[in-house]
Amino acid sequence: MLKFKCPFRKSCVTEGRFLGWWAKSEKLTGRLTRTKKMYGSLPPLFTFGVIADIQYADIEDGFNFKHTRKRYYRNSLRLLRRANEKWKSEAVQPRFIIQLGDVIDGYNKKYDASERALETVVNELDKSAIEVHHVWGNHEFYNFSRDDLMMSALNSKTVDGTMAEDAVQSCSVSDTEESYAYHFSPAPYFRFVVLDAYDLSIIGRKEPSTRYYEALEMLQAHNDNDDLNHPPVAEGLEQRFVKFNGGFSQGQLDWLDRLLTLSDEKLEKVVVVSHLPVHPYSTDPICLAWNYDRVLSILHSHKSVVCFMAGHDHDGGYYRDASGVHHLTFEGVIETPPESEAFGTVYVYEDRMALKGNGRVSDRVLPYP
Ligand SMILES: Nc1ncnc2c1ncn2[C@@H]1O[C@H](COP(=O)(O)OP(=O)(O)O)[C@@H](O)[C@H]1O
Repeated sequence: MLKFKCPFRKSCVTEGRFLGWWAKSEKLTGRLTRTKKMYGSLPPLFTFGVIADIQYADIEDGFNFKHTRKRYYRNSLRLLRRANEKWKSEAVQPRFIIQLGDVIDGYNKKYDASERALETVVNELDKSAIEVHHVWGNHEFYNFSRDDLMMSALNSKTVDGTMAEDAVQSCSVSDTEESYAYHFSPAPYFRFVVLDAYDLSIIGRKEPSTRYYEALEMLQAHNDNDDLNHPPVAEGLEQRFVKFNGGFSQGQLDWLDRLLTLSDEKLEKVVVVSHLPVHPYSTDPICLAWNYDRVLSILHSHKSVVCFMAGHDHDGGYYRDASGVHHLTFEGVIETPPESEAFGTVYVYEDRMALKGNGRVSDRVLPYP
């Protein structure tokens, strides 16, 4: 009988026992290889789900304004269900989901169905019991007033105890004109910032507020059409000056700057989200935030920023800018055919994030700047 010298024990072992150990270590290697294939290397620190522009309404399919894209109003609920089931079934469930805005369509208002439609999508999301962070888009304001939204299930604003500094807890500039902007830290060294892209807009603000008049002045300085949803030019960046877009108030921009300064000091990695994209190469310019350039210059002055995620442009987009910030615009569920999908899961590692896309959403590796 063959005898082998075991490196860990003083005694000699038989061939059979040696083969047993070898087989066990092969099994372990196999498991590690499978894990490596699934995640790229080690398991992620945490994951999160992303979905954009669900725009659910219990109505027949229709088209976008230009009649170039079909909109699947009822099917969007089915696609949300499938995304949620996928997230729910994962061995390690996402720590949270980011819903990038326009969760129900403006048509609901016309049929007096806003409350019912919202209840339907919220019930669907609740089935997974995963925490959801809601971003507000233009369709939120077609259906509800800002005050109603603040009291609704779409208000996921939290006060983060890990950054107790008063100046950045949440973005409250004045009692009457509060912004829906906040931040949270799902894991040490990671922070997520939810921005309010309709803080300065004529749909997200009401007369006679200061912000409403400020927004109207900004819009009319660039767009002299009677119908302010009609863009002032046929191409180029000026197209963004339409009523269905908006921007960020000075108060919100200052708050973002202060928050990112603290994140830099704490060596955090930061993801910023908003309904409207802020980089011209990550979207059709008609979907850009009015003062996108102000946000970009703040993002670029802080080393903590990893990526900016947005919705609104249903065709989606991606661009990594010169500062290394990734700009991801997610494809909209509403214009996704029934046989496809539009959602993603982001795997967060020490050195990068990796987006696993489904259907129209592509896979992407997002190394930290
Ligand atoms: N080129 C345009 N001219 C005039 N109105 C427009 C134009 N594009 C969009 N709109 C109007 O602006 C609003 C928002 O447009 P829509 O495409 O529905 O936005 P979303 O992509 O957020 O659903 C709608 O009321 C739509 O009719």
